[in-house]
Amino acid sequence: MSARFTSRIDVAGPAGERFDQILTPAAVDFIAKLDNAFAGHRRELLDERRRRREQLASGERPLGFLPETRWIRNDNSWHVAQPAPGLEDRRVEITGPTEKKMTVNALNSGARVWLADFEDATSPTWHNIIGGQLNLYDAIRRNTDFESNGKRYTIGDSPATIVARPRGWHLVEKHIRIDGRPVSASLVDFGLYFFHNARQLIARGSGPYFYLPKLENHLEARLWNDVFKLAQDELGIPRGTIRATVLIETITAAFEMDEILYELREHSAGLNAGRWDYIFSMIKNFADHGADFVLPDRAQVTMTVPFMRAYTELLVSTCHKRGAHAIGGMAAFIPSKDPEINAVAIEKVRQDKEREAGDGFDGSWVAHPGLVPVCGEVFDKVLGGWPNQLGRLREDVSVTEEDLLNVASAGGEVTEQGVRGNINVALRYIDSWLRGTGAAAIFNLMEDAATAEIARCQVWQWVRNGTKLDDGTAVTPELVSRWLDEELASVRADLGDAARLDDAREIFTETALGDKLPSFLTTGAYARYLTDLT
Ligand SMILES: CC(=O)SCCNC(=O)CCNC(=O)[C@H](O)C(C)(C)COP(=O)(O)OP(=O)(O)OC[C@H]1O[C@@H](n2cnc3c(N)ncnc32)[C@H](O)[C@@H]1OP(=O)(O)O
Ligand SMILES: O=CC(=O)O
Ligand SMILES: [Mg+2]
Repeated sequence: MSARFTSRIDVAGPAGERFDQILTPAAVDFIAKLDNAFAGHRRELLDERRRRREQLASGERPLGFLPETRWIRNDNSWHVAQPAPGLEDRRVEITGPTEKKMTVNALNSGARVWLADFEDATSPTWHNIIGGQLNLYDAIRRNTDFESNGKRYTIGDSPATIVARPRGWHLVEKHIRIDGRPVSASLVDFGLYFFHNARQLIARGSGPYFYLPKLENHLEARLWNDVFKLAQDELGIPRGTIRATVLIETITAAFEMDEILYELREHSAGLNAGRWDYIFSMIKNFADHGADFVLPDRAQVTMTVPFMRAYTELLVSTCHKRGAHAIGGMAAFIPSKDPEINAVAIEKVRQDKEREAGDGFDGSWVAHPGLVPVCGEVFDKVLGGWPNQLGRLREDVSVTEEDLLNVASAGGEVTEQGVRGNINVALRYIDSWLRGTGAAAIFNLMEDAATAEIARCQVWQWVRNGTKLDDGTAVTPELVSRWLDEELASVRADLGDAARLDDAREIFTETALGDKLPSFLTTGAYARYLTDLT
């Protein structure tokens, strides 16, 4: 399909069944309006991100809480909006891509909320993006009733509340262009979902709700708030109808939790502890800061290491002071058909959720319908008859800049198994992503864009720092190259010829072994492999 809907905007993605129902002239026009209003500001904020990263890469001391916004932090009088319909009780939230069957499964899973994901769990092929919008469109209208492999898929009587997660500000959608320039993927995902569904959702007693990923500071939250205001005005929907939960998943945003809530306060639905991107952000930003910032094997960076604990404690206390929900993150363990592995996975998830519930979180994420019961049991116990723990103010919490930056507090070690594991998982995940699946079960763990970023970034950091393994061997480019060849051979033997392992290798080499550490593996890989548009 190649259509020119207005004098400025081109939609150049391949045709798909019923895609024209999503890409209507009015919807595309709406995106053009958002782009017209916000593309310039987005660009400026991305330039600012780049400047900040360069400063950090040159060894500048990491930032802290902002002096100029101290008044926001110290003013106890402001609060965010009351929870919106369907978001009062968020004890279990399931996440997942907007694939057709998974859409029904997530809505029927028993979770209170479904995070319908265009981000970490989605490989942003045109088909996934527009097909995903179509699946949401149908699900919201209850037009979903089909059979697949002998199983009937119908949305039940009490489906989860849908919260859509658009792609982050760093990404573009190359198949929609304005004056030849690709449009922000955030505006495309948000705009199409909001344009088609906001009124329907409101009429059904819910609303247009969003998770906002990978924000780096409160000015990026302000940009989202401005987008919301314009979008609501355009459709004649009262301001404050949209609700957004911001993922705190970058170290810079961790210093601005109050400010982010403040910017979005009339639209805010709280904060979420996006632990995997948060770890990625810690590695990425301090990869050049020497041994004190080197993290151990990925498996050792648990939520109980002091710097991670500090982050979640600060998140709960900040949220509850402002009447905002604090939502926990994703345990990577997923159910297995092997009963022994399954029992271990369920127990690990239980422990993770018990920590979060005990710390005051109002609910948490699961990656699989099979984990809804365990998360539900844990939160049921703590919540009793209450829908949330907003009353637990956690005034006992006091977190300093040093606590958040104390990476060395993680302790642990780097091992051959850890390095090889990262290489192997990154290759497998990138292959899956290139083949259109953005979340995958690999060695009994959920892997997605965030965990893959950790894998390749850790390798870069260890090489850059010549980190010593537990047996004294230094991690060098030569060693990693050798292990890359070996891991590649073993993955190839496993996955066969259909796999895109040569491309995966190239992406890994570029993003884990290059001179510079690229900000994201997905940006370059998207441009080169998921679209043939330049
Ligand atoms: C860092 C972060 O951002 S975390 C959030 C982003 N990541 C995610 O959302 C990951 C979501 N989870 C998933 O994608 C999947 O659970 C995976 C890829 C990890 C595992 O998927 P599978 O290997 O297909 O799991 P499995 O075979 O056990 O699935 C059994 C059934 O549950 C369904 N299912 C599994 N996970 C989900 C989910 N998250 N949502 C809805 N349905 C699901 C499957 O579709 C399948 O349904 P079917 O029987 O109707 O065919
Ligand atoms: O988006 C969630 C994360 O952990 O990353
Ligand atoms: Mg994330």
